[in-house]
Amino acid sequence: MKGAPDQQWNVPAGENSQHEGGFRADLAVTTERGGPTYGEMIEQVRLFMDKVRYASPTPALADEVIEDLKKLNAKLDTMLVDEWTSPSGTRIDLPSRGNITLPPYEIRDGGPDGVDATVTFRPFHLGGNGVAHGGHVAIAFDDLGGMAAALKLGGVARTGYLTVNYRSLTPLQKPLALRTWVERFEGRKYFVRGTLHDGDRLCAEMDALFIALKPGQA
Ligand SMILES: CCCCC/C=C\C/C=C\C/C=C\C/C=C\CCCC(=O)SCCNC(=O)CCNC(=O)[C@H](O)C(C)(C)COP(=O)(O)OP(=O)(O)OC[C@H]1O[C@@H](n2cnc3c(N)ncnc32)[C@H](O)[C@@H]1OP(=O)(O)O
Repeated sequence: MKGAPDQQWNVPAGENSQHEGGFRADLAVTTERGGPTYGEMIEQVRLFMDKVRYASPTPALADEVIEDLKKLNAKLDTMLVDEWTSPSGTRIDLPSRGNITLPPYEIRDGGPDGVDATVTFRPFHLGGNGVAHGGHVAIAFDDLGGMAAALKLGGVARTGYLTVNYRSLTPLQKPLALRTWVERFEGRKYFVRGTLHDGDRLCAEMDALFIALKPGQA
């Protein structure tokens, strides 16, 4: 249950870093890391997770899949980099910046007035009875709420609190409108609201506090 033996998953900013230490506020975004088919690689992983969520393999097939996955993990072990230079999370041309851990979303419009995105929860985001798990809805709000705060303040913020009101069921496999905006701010405190709609139907609302990080703060 680990990567290459000498892999350091998180590399702190050092003397030669272009950053100030702590959280690297000037995180370099890119459209090139991982190459032109990186997005398709991420998509295939998501598809695999969809299938894992719904598959009931025979013991023999489970063993076969384990062997195949070990081979794939060994391939990626030869290419591991730190979080600041990984394509996952910095590829702004891909859904959710290519971040495999997030529900895939696309930004329709974003700026100091807020973020307007389309999010599609995948089959693997299943909670129960065919609809999305509430935790995945909260993750989408957290990331896009953080983005609204970041675009307003021109820096990075961390979540202080985040409340989700689940108003109606959130469907899977359907483009949904997710909007976030800074309602007001006081010093470093950014009060962010959000809504998630399926057409005209309100699925969920967010009320959150994001706190701007000070220079060098983690
Ligand atoms: C983070 C990933 C970013 C990825 C970047 C990628 C690309 C960048 C591009 C754009 C950005 C795009 C998307 C954004 C992505 C992700 C967003 C997700 C963010 C997260 O998912 S992040 C993880 C969860 N998050 C934490 O892990 C925080 C743990 N925590 C702390 O690290 C500290 O807590 C900290 C630093 C927050 C504050 O600490 P501190 O010492 O600097 O400041 P202090 O405590 O003085 O608070 C200042 C004033 O906020 C009030 N205050 C504080 N907390 C409050 C609370 N909970 N309720 C009510 N008021 C609260 C105080 O009462 C005071 O208020 P007042 O000034 O009025 O007295």
